[in-house]
Amino acid sequence: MAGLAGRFARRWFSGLLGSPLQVPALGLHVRGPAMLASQKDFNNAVSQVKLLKEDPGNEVKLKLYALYKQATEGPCNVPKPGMLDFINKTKWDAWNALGSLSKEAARQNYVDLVSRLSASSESPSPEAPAADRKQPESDSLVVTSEDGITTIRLNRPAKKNALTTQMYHDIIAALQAASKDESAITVLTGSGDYYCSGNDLTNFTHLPAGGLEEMARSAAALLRDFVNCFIDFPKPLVAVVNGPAVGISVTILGLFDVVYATDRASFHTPFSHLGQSPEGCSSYTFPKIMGSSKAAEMLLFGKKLTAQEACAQGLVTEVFPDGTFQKEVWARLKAYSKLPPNAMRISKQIIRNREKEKLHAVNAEESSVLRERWQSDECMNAIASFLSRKAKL
Ligand SMILES: CCCCCCCCCCC/C=C/C(=O)SCCNC(=O)CCNC(=O)[C@H](O)C(C)(C)COP(=O)(O)OP(=O)(O)OC[C@H]1O[C@@H](n2cnc3c(N)ncnc32)[C@H](O)[C@@H]1OP(=O)(O)O
Repeated sequence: MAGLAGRFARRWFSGLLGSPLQVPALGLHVRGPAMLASQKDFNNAVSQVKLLKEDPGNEVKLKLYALYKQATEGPCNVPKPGMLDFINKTKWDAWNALGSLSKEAARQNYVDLVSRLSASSESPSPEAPAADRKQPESDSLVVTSEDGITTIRLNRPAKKNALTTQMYHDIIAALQAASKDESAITVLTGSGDYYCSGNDLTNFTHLPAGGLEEMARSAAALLRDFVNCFIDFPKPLVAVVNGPAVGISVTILGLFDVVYATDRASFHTPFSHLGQSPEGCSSYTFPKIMGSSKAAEMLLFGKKLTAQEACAQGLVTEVFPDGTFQKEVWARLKAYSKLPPNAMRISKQIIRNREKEKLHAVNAEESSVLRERWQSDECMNAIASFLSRKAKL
């Protein structure tokens, strides 16, 4: 493995700008999701904005303006307009709010935003009735809908619910369906004694023809799509953490609305041990939730938190005794699911919308960094160690 990594390893951020892929329906050149957009993609998106059939509204136009300025000029570098210069002050605020976001990430976000606007103006998506729900490809994910709650259950208990490549795809599909179904609340939980042991480390052993570099590219694209679904999920999203949680199953908790945990649960993000770096927007959400030094202890040093500690630090909403966990949590969720669904959806959107652009930018950056990490000797050696049973967490 180490030799393999050595052969394919590349410098950080090299090769990010490969050749773009044409999507004729949108008249746009878009890139694979984890690659940062090229100048050409950006120029195309700028032209595409002028062709939008519907006015996207002032809020979106402001976002486009801010991203455009950030992508072309970098962080806001002009004096703040006076109090009475309302329009220019609003534009300045929007640009300034992007802080030190890199030009490349801003360009990518601009392209993504235009692509979403183009897609929604091209194809209105009708509500999908529950009966049309496409079932997951494998038994490793079970999706059910009952009492106003759609439950997505990780169902690989013999492997501690480690996430296979197929499961990432199935979870994306399940979230997309749940966002349009009749249910008021969506729940993610696990079967057996674990909530989830994170990414299945054998995902990295199936090298495609393009070698390690191609594998890292497609893993980063999948990761980015996966996390985007959590960022954009429009309804209340609840994690029912039925046991220990590791890696990506912990990091994405910062994107849930509510996290209930059994007192048997623990929360572990051993990225440095694995030669990897944080994902799931945790590099942004964790410091925000628990403060920068507690977040660093988890994300840099892999400190494992008990359920009580995770609750004290704000990552978990409430901890329940294991003996009554299922009964208490589901009773509570059933009661919540009877609340007016549109009010919950709208409230969630007000809370989330302010953060969405930032979260997408963080996700893009984390995925790009991981793409390089996965090609490093540190990472390959850690995975090889686990697979040869020399290392466990
Ligand atoms: C090309 C496309 C690829 C797409 C991939 C998408 C990429 C997105 C990735 C995003 C980045 C994610 C990062 C992470 O999640 S990092 C965290 C990774 N997880 C781990 O490192 C956990 C490893 N597992 C362990 O340390 C232990 O198994 C654990 C402490 C969890 C439990 O120990 P315990 O002793 O209780 O149980 P066992 O070890 O005996 O486990 C039972 C069987 O389950 C297998 N197992 C468990 N976890 C994993 C795992 N994460 N990956 C693979 N297999 C796992 C374990 O090997 C046992 O199997 P066997 O019974 O066959 O031996």
